[in-house]
Amino acid sequence: MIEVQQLSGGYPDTPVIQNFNVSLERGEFFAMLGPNGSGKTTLFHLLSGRLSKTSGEVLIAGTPLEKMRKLDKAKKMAVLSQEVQVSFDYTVEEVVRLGRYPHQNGFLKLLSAEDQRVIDEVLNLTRTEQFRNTRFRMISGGEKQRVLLAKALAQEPEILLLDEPTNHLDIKHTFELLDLLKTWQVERGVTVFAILHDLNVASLYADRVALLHEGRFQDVGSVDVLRDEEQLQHVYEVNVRTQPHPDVAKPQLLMVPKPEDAPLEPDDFRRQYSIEQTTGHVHVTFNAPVRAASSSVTGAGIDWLKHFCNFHVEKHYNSESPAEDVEMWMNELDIPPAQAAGMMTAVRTEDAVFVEDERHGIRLLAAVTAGVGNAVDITAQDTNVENFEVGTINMMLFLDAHLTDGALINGIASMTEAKTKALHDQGVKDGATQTTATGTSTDSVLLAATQRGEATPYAGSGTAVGRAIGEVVYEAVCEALKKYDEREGRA
Ligand SMILES: Nc1ncnc2c1ncn2[C@@H]1O[C@H](COP(=O)(O)OP(=O)(O)OP(=O)(O)O)[C@@H](O)[C@H]1O
Repeated sequence: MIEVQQLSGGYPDTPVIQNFNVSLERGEFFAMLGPNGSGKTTLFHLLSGRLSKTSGEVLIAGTPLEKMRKLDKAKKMAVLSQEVQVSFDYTVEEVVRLGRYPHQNGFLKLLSAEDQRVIDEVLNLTRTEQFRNTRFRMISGGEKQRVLLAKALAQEPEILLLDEPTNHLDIKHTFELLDLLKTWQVERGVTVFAILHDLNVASLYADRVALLHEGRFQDVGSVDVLRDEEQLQHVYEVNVRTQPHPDVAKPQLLMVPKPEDAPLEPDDFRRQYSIEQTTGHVHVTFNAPVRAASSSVTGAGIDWLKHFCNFHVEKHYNSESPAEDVEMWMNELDIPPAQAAGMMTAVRTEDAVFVEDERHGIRLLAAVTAGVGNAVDITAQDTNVENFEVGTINMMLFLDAHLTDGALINGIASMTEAKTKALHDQGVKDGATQTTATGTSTDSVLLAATQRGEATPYAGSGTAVGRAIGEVVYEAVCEALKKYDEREGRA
């Protein structure tokens, strides 16, 4: 649909774009990204014909751009640029009507019923209908942007060239406009070429992205281009991290600011937290957020948290909304739920086991409660997970270490292996099958790290961290199981 061959152009003393090649398929959404001054607008103007090239070729559906008649070009291509060019005191509808100009016939260029239908449709789609009779100059920057898009859509073009189309728009209108563009692109096969500054928006909407750097394409490809942290750091000169969007299979970027705080003293891990233990709960509070991965009732997943709670519930506790209950109990204790992970157990919280130690060079704190009334062999076919009794193993482990997300997951696996070994060595059986239990039916696990020092990518048994995790979890679970037996009068 658009073929750019060996294109060069720019300004008299600044060539900017040199020997540029790119090919855009019909119906694709192509986003051009790049830092300030990288040449995006210059390339945009060369493609729209506003700037004359010095050499090379821009072909629109096979025809050289400069050979196209103005009206034919306007039928093929609509341009939404940063400069608002509305010279007269038009109403919004009159501005949008200008978009129909290439389609109007005859000397008088009268508005047909079809023209009016299209105008009404685009006013509706861009949610600018209510300003129809308002003077264009009287509406806000974001509203103007939507009206100018309506004008561009009214052209019913095959190609949309958009320079920062979401400029001035709030989040709601940004996403409404991009959803609208995506629908036009998909349903009508419109080719969209857009300059975007927001890399996360580009990742969500573009089929292909190009990273422009000093007048050249640094990279062109699928949105996976935005997974290359090193390249982004080189082009934008900022510390950037990329991560998957939680709901959509696209990367999203996070900027990393310069560290604010001075590094903590190496020996102060013990001073970083406090422990509260009552008959109702265990509450570990850290002075600063630690990075935690957990399967707890609230605060599950990976997050930065400061509060870690394990609440005691009655043996026959049964609730439709345990997460709401946990948050209510947190609120009663003035613990902000957004900064907390919460577990629950029918085991007495006075029997919680704490281990504060240094293992394999890593300072750590473990907090475990264990009950095995619901002990289950996860590999057994006939186990009875419905048979609820007191029994859950809740494990929290805090490390003075720096674990990547992968290492946190690896560490959770190490914790689970150590727990299962403890159950085996303590002779805990699945009540239904009498085979060795691998856990209970409602266990929770949490692993958190202060993120100080060098990042560790692994936390399996082949690493010092993994071995520290294995040792301390095994000991704490064995100790908690003994306390449970004593409490149940079995010891
Ligand atoms: N009218 C002009 N005359 C001379 N040089 C110009 C002109 N406009 C832009 N330039 C130069 O061309 C280079 C590329 O500018 P361009 O506007 O294409 O960058 P951009 O990627 O669109 O930047 P931004 O993100 O800031 O809009 C810059 O070095 C700029 O100073």
